[in-house]
Amino acid sequence: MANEFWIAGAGSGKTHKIIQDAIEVIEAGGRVLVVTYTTSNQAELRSRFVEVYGKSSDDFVVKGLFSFYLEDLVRPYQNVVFPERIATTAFTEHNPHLRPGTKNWFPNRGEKIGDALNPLHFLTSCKTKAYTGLLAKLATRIATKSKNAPAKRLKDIYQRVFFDEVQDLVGWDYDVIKALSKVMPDSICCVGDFRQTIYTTTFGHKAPETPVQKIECFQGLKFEQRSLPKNRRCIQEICDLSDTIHPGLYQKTLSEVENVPDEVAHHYGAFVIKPSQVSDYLAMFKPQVLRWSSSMGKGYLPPSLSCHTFGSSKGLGFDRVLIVSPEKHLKYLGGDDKVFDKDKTEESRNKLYVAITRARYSLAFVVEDELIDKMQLPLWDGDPPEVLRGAD
Ligand SMILES: Nc1ncnc2c1ncn2[C@@H]1O[C@H](COP(=O)(O)OP(=O)(O)OP(=O)(O)O)[C@@H](O)[C@H]1O
Repeated sequence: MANEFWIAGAGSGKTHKIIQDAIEVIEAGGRVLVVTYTTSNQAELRSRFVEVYGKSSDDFVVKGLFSFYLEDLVRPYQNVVFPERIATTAFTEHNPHLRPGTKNWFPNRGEKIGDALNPLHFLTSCKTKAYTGLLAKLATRIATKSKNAPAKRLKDIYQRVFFDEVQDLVGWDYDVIKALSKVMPDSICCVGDFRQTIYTTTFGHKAPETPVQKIECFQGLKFEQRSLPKNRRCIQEICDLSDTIHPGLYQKTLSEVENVPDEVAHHYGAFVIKPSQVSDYLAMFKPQVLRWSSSMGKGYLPPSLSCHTFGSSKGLGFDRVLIVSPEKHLKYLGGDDKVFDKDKTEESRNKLYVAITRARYSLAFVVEDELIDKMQLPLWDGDPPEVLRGAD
């Protein structure tokens, strides 16, 4: 079996596949590593594993991308480049070598000093913390200087390595995958969905950056491309709404969910509600609230309510979802298909897709009164369903 690259839509069973494959490897006496970017997805993978396997296992190892780079690819062989132990990472959203707001570099931050690597390029001034945005580059340099020793070590420890949310990887991350795949030609599985690209692991513009470049990269590395054709989480009505977010780019999503369970059948589909209806809606249906940012919805959401941001909801699924979106998203849903045209990245569009596809059976958007008439989704009628009236 060659290395694999699974690219499939939301709810299609990518996590399910990782868990099933992992259990197969573990039951045959092997060990599995799953690398993923977000902490919420790390927690989801661990809990889904326990749900299916019945218990946790030391042979099912889940790591964040930067911990993986540091612990498995950098630290074990770091002495080929830097003698002092790299203790931890320093998170870098932007290039740490540029003077803020300019394109000018601080002095002495170039990659090399003569033939040697410059610690100040990869590490903070104390030389014990590695910049996260340059960890993949450092791992690549260490792989070259150590004759790919980290990949060989990894192969000895793990029979199968999964990279989940592979859409978020860019640039040097792919050099890492290239180095690993030279030593592990049949035990790497990369899984992702380009419609859910909402993060990027580093700054800069090193290729591959676009979905097309990334697919070409996997093809160049001879990964076998696979897909999962159906959505197994969301009912068809929610799949149809999710399909409107990237018009013309993907095939129609078909739902594999045939029945709405009795306990939620009194309310399903996609709706809009007014801010004044939020408290009744929360009381009646107990949806999981997803909001663009943690500062949104404060005027009508109870302060103690546990909410996810769109970003932290990635990888998760809920029977019912209530979405607090920025006006831009609501305008899009109201038929203004130009709202994303000037965006420099796909983040906003993709976050809307992620939020919609978390819902299994019902979702509702909170829409301010002045926009509500423009919405194409039905306004929730506010009536308690029969089944809930009976419970009063
Ligand atoms: N082969 C399968 N058989 C039965 N149930 C499945 C199968 N694949 C997925 N499911 C169920 O469908 C739902 C969605 O699957 P999963 O979470 O694995 O999708 P995903 O592709 O990882 O989603 P996302 O990218 O949106 O996070 C889950 O409830 C899962 O248990």
